[in-house]
Amino acid sequence: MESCVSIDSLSINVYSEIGVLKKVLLHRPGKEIENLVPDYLGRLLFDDIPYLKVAQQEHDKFSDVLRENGVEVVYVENLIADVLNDDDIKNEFVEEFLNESGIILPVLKDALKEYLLSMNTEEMIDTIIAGIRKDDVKLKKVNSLSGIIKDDYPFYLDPMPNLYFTRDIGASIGNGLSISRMKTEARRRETLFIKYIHKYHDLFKDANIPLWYDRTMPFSIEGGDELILSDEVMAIGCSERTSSEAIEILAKNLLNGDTSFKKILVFEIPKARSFMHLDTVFTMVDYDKFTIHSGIQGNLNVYEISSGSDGTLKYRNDTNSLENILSNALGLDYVELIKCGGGDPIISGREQWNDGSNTLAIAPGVVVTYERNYVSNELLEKKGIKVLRIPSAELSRGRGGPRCMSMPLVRENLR
Ligand SMILES: NC(=[NH2+])NCCC[C@H](N)C(=O)O
Repeated sequence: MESCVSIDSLSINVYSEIGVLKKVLLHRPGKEIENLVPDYLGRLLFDDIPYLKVAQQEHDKFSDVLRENGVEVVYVENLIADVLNDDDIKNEFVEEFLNESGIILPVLKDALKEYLLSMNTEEMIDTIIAGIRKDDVKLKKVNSLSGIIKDDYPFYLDPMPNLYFTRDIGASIGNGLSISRMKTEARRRETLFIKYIHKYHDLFKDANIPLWYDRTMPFSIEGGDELILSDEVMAIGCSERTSSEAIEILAKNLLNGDTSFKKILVFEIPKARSFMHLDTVFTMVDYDKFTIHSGIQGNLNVYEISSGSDGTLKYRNDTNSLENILSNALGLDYVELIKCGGGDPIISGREQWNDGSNTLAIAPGVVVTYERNYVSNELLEKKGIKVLRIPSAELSRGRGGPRCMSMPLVRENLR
C-alpha cells in the first residue's frame, strides 16, 4: 500500500494486525466499574468486580507503554466531549441515548434529560458511561400506577462497564470503518460514541470514511472478531457475537468497495463465552506467527469469501490445515502457530481465560500482553517475539486483554 499522503494526516489507516501502531482509541475505566453488583454481573458481561483504583493504574500503565513506544493514545471520552461541546449535537445525542436506553415514560425522560444537561459536558459523559441510579434523580410526582408501584432494579440507565474494550465497538479496516452492531443489549449503546465521533468529530467528519457496516443493521458483529491479516485478506470470527449474515454484508461492502481487500477468511469458532470473539483464541504477532488457543484447533471450520467480477460473493470451504490456509492467504511458505500456555490443558485453559492469546501487536514481532500469562509470554519470547508486559490483576476480570482494550486507528503500512 504505497501512498504519497503522509500517514499522520490520515484519520483511519489499518491494513494489517502488526504494522507499527501510530494511533489508538482507548477508554480509561471509570465509575461504571463501581456500578457493577453481583446480581447483574452476568447480564453486564462481567464475572467479577474489578477494584477500580487498581484497574485505572493498570490501564494507565497500558497507555504509558503505548506512548513510550511512539503510539498516540486518544480516548473515547475526550473525542466525544469535543463533539458534544456543540449544544445541538449534545441535545441530539442525549435524546438518542435515552431512546436507546428504553426510557419512554415522558416524565422520566424529561427528568433524566434535565439532569444530564445540567452538567458540564465532561461530567455528563462520565455519568452516561457510569449509569444513573434511581436515587440520583428526583422525579416530579405523577398520579399514575407506575409512579406508585416501583420495581427494585437500581438503575434508570445501566452502566457501561465494557466500554474499556474499545476494540469491540468498531473496527478500522483499510481507510474505512465498521461500526458494530453489538450482540447484547448490555453493550449496544456503546457504539453511539463511535457513531457521533465518526459523524461529527473534526478528525473524521470531512475524511470521507466509508462505512463497511453500521450499527443500525440488524445482524450482530463485534470488532473482536475482525482481524486484518494483510492489505488483501481479513479474518472474521463467526462466533457467539458475530453472525454469518453480518459477515456477508460486510464482505459485500468491503470486497466490492474501492479497497485492496480481496478475501475474507471466516473462522467458525465454538459459540461459547470463553471464546466470545476470534481474538480471544487467535491473534497475529508477526509476519508469520500467530497465537492460538488449542481449544479451537480441532473445532475450526474456515470458509473463504471472495467477490466475482459481477459483485456476487463466492464461498469456499477451505479444508486445509490452518497453517496452510494462513500461509496461502499471506503468500508465505510457512506460518507458525504458537500455542497459548504451550498447549498444556490446565495452563492453556487458565491463561486463555485471562486472555493469554489476546495480544496487541504494536509492530511486527512486538506485542503487549498481560504479565499474568507468564507461560505464554515466555513461549512468545522463545519464538523471538518482544513482549511488553502490563499488570492485569483487575483489568482481566472483564474478560478481555490488550487487543480487546484498544481500537487501532492508524498503523503504518507493511512493506
Ligand atoms: N475483543 C474482545 N475479546 N473483547 C472482550 C470483551 C469482554 C466483555 N466483557 C464482553 O463480554 O463483551
